[in-house]
Amino acid sequence: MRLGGRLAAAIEVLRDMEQRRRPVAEALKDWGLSHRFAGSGDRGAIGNIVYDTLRRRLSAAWLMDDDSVRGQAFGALILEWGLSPDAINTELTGDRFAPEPLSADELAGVQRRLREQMPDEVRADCPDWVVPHLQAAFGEAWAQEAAGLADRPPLDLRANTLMSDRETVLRELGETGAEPMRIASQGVRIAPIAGGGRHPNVQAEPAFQKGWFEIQDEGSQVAAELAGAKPGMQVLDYCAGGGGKTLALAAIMKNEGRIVAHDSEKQRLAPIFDRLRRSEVRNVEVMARAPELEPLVGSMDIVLIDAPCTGSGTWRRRPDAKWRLSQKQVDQRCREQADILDKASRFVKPGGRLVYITCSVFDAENRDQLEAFAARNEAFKIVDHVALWRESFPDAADLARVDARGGIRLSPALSGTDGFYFSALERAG
Ligand SMILES: C[S@@+](CC[C@H](N)C(=O)[O-])C[C@H]1O[C@@H](n2cnc3c(N)ncnc32)[C@H](O)[C@@H]1O
Repeated sequence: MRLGGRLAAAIEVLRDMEQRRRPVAEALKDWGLSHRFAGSGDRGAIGNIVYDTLRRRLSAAWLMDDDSVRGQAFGALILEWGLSPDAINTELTGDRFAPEPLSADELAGVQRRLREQMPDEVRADCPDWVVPHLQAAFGEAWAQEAAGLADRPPLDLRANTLMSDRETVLRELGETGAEPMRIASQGVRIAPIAGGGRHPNVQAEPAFQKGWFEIQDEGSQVAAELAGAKPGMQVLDYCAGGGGKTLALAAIMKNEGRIVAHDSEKQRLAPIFDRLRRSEVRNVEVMARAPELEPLVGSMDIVLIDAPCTGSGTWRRRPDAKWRLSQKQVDQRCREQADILDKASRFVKPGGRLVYITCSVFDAENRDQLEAFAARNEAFKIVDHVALWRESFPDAADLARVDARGGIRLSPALSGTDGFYFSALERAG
């Protein structure tokens, strides 16, 4: 397929999503099933156009002065693929599978817009109601951070130190352009791919099959490192899900001590068993039922809450979620988070630590939760996050927003990670 056919297919997928209100992954999969002739290069490029359009919906529509799916998709090609409007038209001309090329009026309009400054509300590429949340969280940097959440993400990996090390993983992935990360000590990054290209399928690499590395965003790796787990400790991973943090904690603890992995949803825990085996993690017990945890009350060195949240920090990877989210859902998540903090905190031993993490950038889910929990639980004191950040990552002083009593925030524009929030409290001894 040429660019025109790929663009037409992307527009078809975006229309399907719009009309049937379906998630992007489902719409793309269906398209693939009904167009089996399309090769993997075509599918990759179509997926990129669809994802770029979802990430850059407002700025693309503004550029084209057209908020139809067709306008947005053309706009995304210009903004994200670095193609000039004329170059796109040249590509589409004579391609019978291509959408209608840009008209003379459209070409003139785009050229005019390319000379204008994009307003902040447009380059933020997010729903209107989210803007006050971002302004509260990031102050003057809000539009830059919002635009960062609309960028293509890198592919982040974590070397599994139970079986390998970062140098070895970097050597194994030498041909992919993998580089050491700036913050996470075991992190390896493959930069975002431009245009129609795709990240290499690292899961097909022998090094992945052997368990030498995991796929994990740098923010998630940093949060696991900040938790303060040490070999021999007793740790409860209260919202373990598929086990991303569990595996990172086990490596930090060198397989010594015990990690109890719990999640209220059994099916979320399902992938953890294979992942534990592949990574040679031996100090994890999976406890899916809440009553099983009761004997652990008051006995854990660390209780880690990787809370269910809006995921607003992960919009680079899940751009359709950005447009589906509502204030009602934010409120619902906040209620769940407060409830989980209260329930999980019972397991912290005197002198132990409660860690609260989200992949959201909204204060309501982050520092507001921390402060409210501390206010209703005098036995828990917020740690000095400035000291914690300095001690944990002395070479990354400027790569996070750190507030001594408010927590640590990572974000795409400042830190180069997904949006992440980390905080910790200590229970009086
Ligand atoms: C952000 S995800 C966890 C991701 C996981 N820790 C990782 O690193 O891969 C949040 C998890 O919290 C779980 N959850 C939601 N409500 C819960 C509750 N009341 N108790 C325990 N887990 C809960 C969800 O099922 C979900 O798997």
